[in-house]
Amino acid sequence: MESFIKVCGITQLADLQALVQYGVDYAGFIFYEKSPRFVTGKLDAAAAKEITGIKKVGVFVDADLQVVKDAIHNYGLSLVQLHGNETPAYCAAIREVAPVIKAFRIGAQVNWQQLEPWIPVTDYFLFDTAAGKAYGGTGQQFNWDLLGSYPFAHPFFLSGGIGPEHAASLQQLQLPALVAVDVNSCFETAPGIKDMQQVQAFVQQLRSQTK
Ligand SMILES: O=C(O)c1ccccc1NCC(=O)[C@H](O)[C@H](O)COP(=O)(O)O
Repeated sequence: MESFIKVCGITQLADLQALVQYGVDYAGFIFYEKSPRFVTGKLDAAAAKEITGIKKVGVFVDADLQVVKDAIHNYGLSLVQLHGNETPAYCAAIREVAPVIKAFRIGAQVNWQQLEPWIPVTDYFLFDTAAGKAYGGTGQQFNWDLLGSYPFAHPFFLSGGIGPEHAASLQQLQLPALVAVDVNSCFETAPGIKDMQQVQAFVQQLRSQTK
């Protein structure tokens, strides 16, 4: 598996700068008020906007279109990740202003065909773990064997409970549409506070095996 890396739930400028240094491809900012990683008020928007060399992803849950547009402008977001129950029509509207990653929470079983309406209105899917009422950042992993029956060429990010110990097993995945690995709470010392040494080691491990 050769894939890009996204580190989600960034709330500190120093962490964002370090991700650039490590060659991480995507940094995620959570714009969902109920998340302990809610970025607003923690990360200076203007300073974040200045940062280059990494794609900044805004993560939203059923947000107003204008809220998303304002965040794109204020933080210089490159992509928008929709982590709630957003419809294909909503995704299409967002996609007029930024590329869209549509997240789906995967449970014990999956009906891939149900995702088909989102293919023409998104750039990527992201598969996270269904865990009660939580939308994301749960640290729980779903059964990756389910991905073996993914029937589309539409590219996807793999997410949900990925930790430092998974670098080796990620290497074993032979999934043509898998383009990126998304990590979050398993690399934290507290919500929104990343253990950057652990992140760096993980990036080095994945890169050394894949590039
Ligand atoms: O991280 C959150 O708090 C969060 C809250 C609401 C919606 C999405 C959220 N995170 C989105 C992500 O992309 C996470 O990286 C993904 O859920 C995986 O998290 P984890 O299982 O902790 O690795």
